[in-house]
Amino acid sequence: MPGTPPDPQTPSYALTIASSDSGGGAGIQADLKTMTRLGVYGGSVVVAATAQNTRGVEGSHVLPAESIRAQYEAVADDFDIAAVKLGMLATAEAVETVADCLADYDGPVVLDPVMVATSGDRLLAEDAVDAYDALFARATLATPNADEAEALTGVFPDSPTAVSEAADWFFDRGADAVLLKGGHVATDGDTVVDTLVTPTETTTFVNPRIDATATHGSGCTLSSAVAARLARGDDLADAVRRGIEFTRATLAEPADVGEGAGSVNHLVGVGDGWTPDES
Ligand SMILES: Cc1ncc(COP(=O)(O)O)c(N)n1
Repeated sequence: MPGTPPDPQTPSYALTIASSDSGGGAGIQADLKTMTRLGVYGGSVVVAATAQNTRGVEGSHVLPAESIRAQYEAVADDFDIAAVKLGMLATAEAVETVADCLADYDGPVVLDPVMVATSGDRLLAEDAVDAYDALFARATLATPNADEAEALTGVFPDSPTAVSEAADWFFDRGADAVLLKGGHVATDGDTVVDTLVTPTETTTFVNPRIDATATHGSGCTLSSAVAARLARGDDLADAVRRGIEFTRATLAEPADVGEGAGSVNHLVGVGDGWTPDES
């Protein structure tokens, strides 16, 4: 039940299909930490193992399609998957394999179209972008940042008209909703505007901008937080609101780990008794 703390004995189960960030700030590690903080039991299908830290990506090894499929089948055979989050899928073959795996899954899917890391390293092969069409058709929510939205749709979503044009591109491909994130969009005031668009409704989330340099992992955290809250039964707008709140908390108190720009901090509030919003 949304609004009530989860019972640790009977948690909802959410699945991340994404890639490993050896440094722990982004990717599957961020997803599982986020799901845990939001009271959901998280499982994972590893698509690629990146050699990565707070400075950048040093290498990436993509698992064979049969291994991706075997992981998914092992999980789907045993658990009641209440929501799926999709992150870095690396190659066209992996994207197609994941789309195929999800053909029989009819629960919510949050799709973070990860293309380029905060460090500037490319995480998705150029030729994989077209393969994404099969996944957008399965997405309950796509969560592009402004640069990803522009790379996909050709429109930089920095005005209400541009947001609605970019959103239409996702609807044309079968997505149910899109969250156009405003962190990469310069605004006049010190605000960030994230816009949730469905074919019938537009909801804006306006928050003070957090002057953070440690943003590595923020996109993974937001999309997995939304998936976790959907797994717990939130409606989409509530899941997005709570996902943004948790992500903002992890950005506000970055972890002092690594020599690079740093990462969002999934431990935020641990020790102070703070828990992510249950209201
Ligand atoms: C395995 C993996 N998945 C996703 C990201 C994107 O995260 P960010 O853009 O915050 O660096 C990443 N760097 N690594």
